[in-house]
Order: sequence, then structure tokens, then C-alpha cells
Amino acid sequence: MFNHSSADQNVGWERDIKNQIVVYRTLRDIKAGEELCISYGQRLTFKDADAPQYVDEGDGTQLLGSIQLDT
Ligand SMILES: C[S@@+](CC[C@H](N)C(=O)[O-])C[C@H]1O[C@@H](n2cnc3c(N)ncnc32)[C@H](O)[C@@H]1O
Repeated sequence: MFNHSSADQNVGWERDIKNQIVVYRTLRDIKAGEELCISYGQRLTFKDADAPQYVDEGDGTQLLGSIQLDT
């Protein structure tokens, strides 16, 4: 139902613990036919087609800046 977007989700979600459900809400107006995207988190099991594309300018700085470390 929802695809993943790293930076441009248009749907958010939260757990409703009391009722044991997950509530999804649109984060902005969505046009008819527009893809619905949530964040699946950072451990994806597929190559993210929505990931930002980084072009290395030569010194690797931009690539290094895109790496997210688990904490
Ligand atoms: C729950 S399905 C997503 C909804 C599905 N596309 C549909 O039409 O019902 C999850 C799968 O969609 C694909 N997918 C979702 N977001 C993606 C993304 N950003 N890049 C590539 N594949 C994605 C992956 O194969 C993932 O396992």
C-alpha cells in the first residue's frame, strides 16, 4: 500500500497503543493518483529508488556526508 521515501514522505504514522492499531495520516494535500509514501526506516531490504543521488565532486566529501552511522 505505502512505498518508502527517504526524504519526501506524504504520510506519517503513529502507534495507538491503547487500541492496538497504527494510525496513518497524510502530511499534506495529496493529488489523485499520487504515490503514498511513508518512511520504512533506515534498514531497507531493497535498493531505494527514492534515495538521493550523490555525485562525487572528486574529493569524496559529499559521499562521506551522506553516510549515516548507526548509534
Ligand atoms: C508494501 S510494498 C509497497 C507497496 C507496493 N508498491 C504496492 O503497490 O502495493 C513494499 C515493497 O515495495 C518496494 N518499494 C517500496 N518503496 C520503494 C523504494 N523507495 N524503492 C524501491 N522499491 C520500493 C519494495 O520492493 C518493497 O519491498
